[in-house]
Parts: sequence; C-alpha cells; structure tokens
Amino acid sequence: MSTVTQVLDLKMYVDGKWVDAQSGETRDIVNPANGQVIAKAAEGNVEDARRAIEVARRTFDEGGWSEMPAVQRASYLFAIADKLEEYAAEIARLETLDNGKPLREAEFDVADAAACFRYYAGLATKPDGQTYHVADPMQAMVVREAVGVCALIVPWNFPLLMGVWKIAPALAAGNTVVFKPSEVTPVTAIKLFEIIEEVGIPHGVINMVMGAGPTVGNELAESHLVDKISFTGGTATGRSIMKAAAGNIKKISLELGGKSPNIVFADADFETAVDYALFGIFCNQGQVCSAGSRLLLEESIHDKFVERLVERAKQITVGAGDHPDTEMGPLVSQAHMEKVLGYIEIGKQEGARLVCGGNRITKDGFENGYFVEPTIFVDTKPNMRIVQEEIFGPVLAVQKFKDEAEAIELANGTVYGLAGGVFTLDGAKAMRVIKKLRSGITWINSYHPTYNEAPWGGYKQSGIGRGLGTFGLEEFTEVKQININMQVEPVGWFKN
Ligand SMILES: NC(=O)c1ccc[n+]([C@@H]2O[C@H](COP(=O)([O-])OP(=O)(O)OC[C@H]3O[C@@H](n4cnc5c(N)ncnc54)[C@H](O)[C@@H]3O)[C@@H](O)[C@H]2O)c1
Ligand SMILES: C[N+](C)(C)CC=O
Repeated sequence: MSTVTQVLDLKMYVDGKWVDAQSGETRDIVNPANGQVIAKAAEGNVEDARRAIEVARRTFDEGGWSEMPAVQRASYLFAIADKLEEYAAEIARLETLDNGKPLREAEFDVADAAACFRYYAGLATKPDGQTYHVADPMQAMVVREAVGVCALIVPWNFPLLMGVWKIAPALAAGNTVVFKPSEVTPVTAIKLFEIIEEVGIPHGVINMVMGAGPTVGNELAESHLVDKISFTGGTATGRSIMKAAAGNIKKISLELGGKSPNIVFADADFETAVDYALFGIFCNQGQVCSAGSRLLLEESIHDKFVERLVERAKQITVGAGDHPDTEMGPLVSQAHMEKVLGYIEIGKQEGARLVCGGNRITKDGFENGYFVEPTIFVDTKPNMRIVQEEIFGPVLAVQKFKDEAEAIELANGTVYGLAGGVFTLDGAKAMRVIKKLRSGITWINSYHPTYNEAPWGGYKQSGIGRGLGTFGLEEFTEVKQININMQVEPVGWFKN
C-alpha cells in the first residue's frame, strides 16, 4: 500500500498564481485506504471565492479569451490532452491515493479526461450556427456565444473526470472559469492546473478555489458576477444551488444523484446479466451517480440469479486501490463509510434480507481504512429507504417483478431519473421498456459505459441540462438572434 513520505502542500490557482487561503487555513486530505494525511489543502473561504470570481469577471470582460479564434483556443485544449497523457501514470496514482479507487479505474479516468479535452478541442471549430427563412426580406440567423463567467463545482467520486467534463466545454466555448473541486479530493485538480499553467492558458481565464461547499460553493452559486453555474453532486445540494443562483437568474446545469434500475428479464443472457449487475453496483465501490443500485429481477429467475450474484460478489477482492489484486477499494472517507453502514442498518431494520456482506472490513492492514463489503439485500419493498434513497456505496437492493408492466412501474418508482439498464434478448421488448423509462441515460444488454460524444444527464430530480457531446458545449453558450435587413429603407409605420 502506498504511503507518502512528504505531505503535499496544495495551493489555489488564481490569476495565474498559486496562492494560499487568505486566512492561512488548511484542510487535511486523507488516504481512505489507511487514514494517513497525504496533503494539506488551502482552505478557501468566501473572500477567496470573491477574489477568484472578480479575476474571472475582469478577464472575460476584457474579451481576450472569448474573442480568440476558436482554433487557437482549441490548440490549448489539445495541449492539455497531450500533457494529461504524458503525466497519466502519476495522476492516476494520485487519484487512487486521494479517492481510494482501484488504480485501473483511475487510469481509465485519466485516459477519459484526455479524450474529453480532445473531443471539445475538435468541437470548438465545428459549425454551430443556424439560419432561418422568415417572412420579411431579412436574413435571420443565430450565433452561439460564450455565457461569460462560469462557476464549476464537482464531487469527489471521479475528482479529475467530473472537473474535465465541465472545464473542457466551458473553455472551448470561450468562457472564463472558477473551478471548485470537492474539499475531500482536491489532489488531481492541482495536477490539472499545473498542466493548465504549463500549456500557457492566459492568466485569469481559469481559476481554482478550494474549500467547503456551504462557504466557497455557495458564494459561487450566489455571486452576481457569475453568469452560469454548472454543478455535479447530490440532489439536496443541487436544490440549494438553484435557490442561491436565483438572485441574478444564473444559467444552471445540474448533474445530480440517482437510484437507477437495472432490469433483468428471464430471457436475458444469464451470465452477461450477472456480470453487468456486479459491475453496475460495485464498480468504484458503488460511488457512481448512475450505479445500478436497484436490481429488478423477473420472478422466474430471481432465486437462481441472486445465488449466482452472491457467489460472484463474495469473490470480489477488496483492498487498497494501488494493490495489483484489488477489484474494489475503500469508500472515500470515514464520514461517507459511516453513512453507508448506517443505510445497511436501516435496510436490516426495514426487514430486507441481507444475503451478502453488510460489514466494515477491519482485518489486518485494513483497520484504519474505510472498507465495506459488497452488500446485497433481497426481499425489499418499494417504499423502503434502501430502495428509494441514494446510498452511494456498494449496497444493492434487489426487487422482484412478475411482468413488463410491473418492471416499468418499479423502475420509475423513485424521485430520480438518471440511468437505467434492460437485459433481454427480445429486441422489441427491450425498446418498449427503455422508451418507458423516465431516465436520461439507458443501456440495453450493457451497463455503465459513457461516451464523450453522447449527452449525459437526468430526468426528474436527477438534474437539469446535459453534459458531454454537443449538448455539453451548448450548455456553455448563449444563443443570439441576428436579423439583417436586406432592403434598407424606412419602416413607414408612422406618418412622415
Ligand atoms: N449526475 C451526475 O453526473 C453525477 C456524477 C457524479 C456524482 N454525482 C452525485 O454526487 C453526489 C456525491 O458527491 P458529493 O457527496 O461530493 O456531493 P455534494 O453535493 O455533497 O458535493 C458536491 C460539491 O458541491 C459542493 N457543495 C456542497 N454544498 C454546497 C452548497 N451549499 N453550495 C454550493 N456547493 C456546495 C461540495 O463542496 C462539492 O464540491 C451523489 O449524489 C452523486 O450521485 C452525480
Ligand atoms: C459520470 N460518471 C459515470 C463518470 C460518474 C458518475 O458518478
């Protein structure tokens, strides 16, 4: 297991300079595999947020970045992608140290982050306007322009990748940025900003403040100098951000929580469905917004499926993320582990039957880490809290259905609508069910893959707007209508 001999000193990046918090305060950043302090991060407050916002405002209003030819902006983004690949091994190692995720997942995230920068670098120079045929001798058109100052706030589960999903399109569209990583996992954001400095993005275009959500995050959401807030995190936080953003009617994009259904019909390819059910809930320790945290099984295969699932889940190797055998790492923090263990107790009290896991792992070498066993509940009822609420950990709630109609009703039976999967070899049935799901991201005979090219976001209380793809770029633009009169003569409305 990795230990750090030197505790990292993490500063904020404002106007092209690395700065401490004005208060001088720092926050300990902990390796969740062993509880060791790996870094001390500048703990910004409202004043630090204001300083960064003012810099981003002034830089946007000066126009240098938004008016720069798109091809030139794109070249910076391509350069960031190249550097992310050059430093991939180090960044992945740090992500694992900070977040706990298995190294192979961190390596995927860094590769995805580089690909995302490249995708938006390419998109920056592609056609994006429209023209219209209107009643007058008028050439009507729309152009897309940068929104202005964008505040970007992200969570701890994919610390680098969730930041990049916002930073890349925001910069490609010509905005200036204030970025806030999660206070729990800021380490790889520092690496990204070192790259941003190295490729020479003009000072003030992109700034980073660290600190707590209710102070720094709330100021970003509330400030009238900010034009747009793009947030990824919990639904309760999203609600608070909507309220804070109302003061100046900020544009908002919200990518929020989920309790996504993974539906398996009796005619599915059995082993494929089992394998994806495991991947759907236990990948990244279940700390995935789109996790298939509710497994809906057709009655006739329920017992056989659960038996095989439990057999496979018990074989998952849990350990420190940087151990070569590890398939599932620790949860991100002690507080989060306690929340997840609390939900396991709730599940038991509610009368669900625990058929796998359910405990913290404290064997030798694990005692200071935040490890929880892969956990599976069956005999659940739709109104149970473990079925309705996002646990955000390695805890699966199995539900049973008798036919297609009941599967759809159960699948849609929460306040969330982020993702969903359907496993069946009957193509028509798969499409019927998918089209009835009130979810923004769906898969047939698969679960979890995400693509930079395709929109990401949720229905219902899982969010507003879409990240990634062309949709993701549009979220960072305003639409301007331009009408050019082609017969330049007086309108003649009033007498002359
Ligand atoms: N839909 C998606 O694409 C997606 C992706 C990843 C994570 N998530 C969600 O993120 C959640 C887990 O992450 P988390 O625990 O870090 O979420 P969180 O909502 O607690 O925090 C997310 C970010 O918001 C900040 N924040 C907290 N309170 C704030 C406030 N009042 N004002 C402004 N900012 C505030 C935090 O400091 C952090 O940077 C889960 O609900 C998960 O589903 C969603
Ligand atoms: C969007 N994704 C799946 C990478 C992370 C969600 O938590």
